[in-house]
Amino acid sequence: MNVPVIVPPGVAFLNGHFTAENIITKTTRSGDLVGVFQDDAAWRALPADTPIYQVEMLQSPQGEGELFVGTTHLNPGRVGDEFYMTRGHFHQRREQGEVYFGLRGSGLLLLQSEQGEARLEQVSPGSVHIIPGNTAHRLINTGSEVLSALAVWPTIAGHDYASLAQGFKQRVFLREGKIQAKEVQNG
Ligand SMILES: O=P(O)(O)OC[C@H]1O[C@](O)(CO)[C@@H](O)[C@@H]1O
Repeated sequence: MNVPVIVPPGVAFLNGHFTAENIITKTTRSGDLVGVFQDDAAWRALPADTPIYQVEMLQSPQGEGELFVGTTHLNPGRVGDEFYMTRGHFHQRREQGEVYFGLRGSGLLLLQSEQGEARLEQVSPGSVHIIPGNTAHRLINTGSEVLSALAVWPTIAGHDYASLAQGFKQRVFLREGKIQAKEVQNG
């Protein structure tokens, strides 16, 4: 019996770029991130088409048990003194988790429970982050190069942004030359 040997898609672990046909890409620009950064005047001063992050993903069959694989490339930069970050979300299907692998750059993964308890994990090349179910997640680039993280998550997970309308409980700034995480009441 002849078993076909398939050449699977590839990912370059140095930068998270995929080699495959039909890669899906989505760029999130400053103008898409309404109300995300604390300093509204600094956010308004930034051209709305400034790219903040790009997600590239492999095509996946969708449905129960299927998985997405994608890399988020988060640019370095700040809005005022707050570091660039992804919008962040809970999964619509709350029980579904996700795994992130740091590939390049340096930053933080902000995790927050439904009760509003937040914690930060250091993201660096080779770091592994297990995001449990019921946990909101956001990447923050605290470095000077692109922060790229590979992620695997269930296709059924979905995104819930509405539950974070008040924002996350932690924000990360560059103040007095130092990376500082601050607790905030209303995001
Ligand atoms: O724009 P968001 O919701 O912060 O998410 C960025 C991407 O990060 C992921 O969690 C993993 O790459 C995807 O679910 C999502 O597309």
